[in-house]
Amino acid sequence: MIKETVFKSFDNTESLESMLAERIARQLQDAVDQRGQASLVVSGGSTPLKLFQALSRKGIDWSEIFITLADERWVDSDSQDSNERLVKENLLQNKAVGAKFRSLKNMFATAREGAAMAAEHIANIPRPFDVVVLGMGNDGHTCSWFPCSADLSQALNSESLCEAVTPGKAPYERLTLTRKAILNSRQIFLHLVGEQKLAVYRQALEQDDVLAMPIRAVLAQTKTPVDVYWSA
Ligand SMILES: O=C(O)[C@H](O)[C@@H](O)[C@H](O)[C@H](O)COP(=O)(O)O
Repeated sequence: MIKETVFKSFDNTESLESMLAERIARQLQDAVDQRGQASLVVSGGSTPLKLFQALSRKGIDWSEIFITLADERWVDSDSQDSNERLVKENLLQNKAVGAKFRSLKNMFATAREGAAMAAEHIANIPRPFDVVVLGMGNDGHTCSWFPCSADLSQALNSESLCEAVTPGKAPYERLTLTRKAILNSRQIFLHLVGEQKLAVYRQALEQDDVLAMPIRAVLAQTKTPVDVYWSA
């Protein structure tokens, strides 16, 4: 059983989003105040949309804040399935319009070919990352660390910032930050909504195989604080 993780439970998504946005904004502003710059890594998928909108309305020094993605689907940046598009339309808005966004996607045809350039593109983002916001799939993946992928071990064991992943069951080739990159952070938030995600999270705490439940790479470690924000 993993004891270090903080678990915060909310009755509804609105209160979770409002509390988490407030906490992230405070941590980013504290980082700017202390070090002059801050860094935020966010995930795609459907869960963080309203959180991004709430965060975009926070009056913090966005021009000193770097933002990148935990993972990206290798699709055009204007595709409905692009995480970059999600971030641009929901987070880089309102007061956050001047944040320094660094995309993972580039002009290479495949994520495998584009990985080195993507790593270079995000290399100057201040690290440890100040805040990382992760989601989780019902198969226990986070970032693009898919249990069914032949590339999983590489993503978990690589010394690089990012690696290409062919998911197996999910669509599109991906580029993902590696375990090493994600754990080199001051704070990780795991953002979960719904009973099914709660059940998967509990299952991940109980069993001990990171390759079967890659979210364990984040949960079963003590280097980086992880706070779970869950709502019904
Ligand atoms: O690009 C992605 O899909 C992600 O970054 C991924 O890791 C996501 O966080 C989970 O799959 C949860 O996705 P949902 O929020 O859609 O459930």
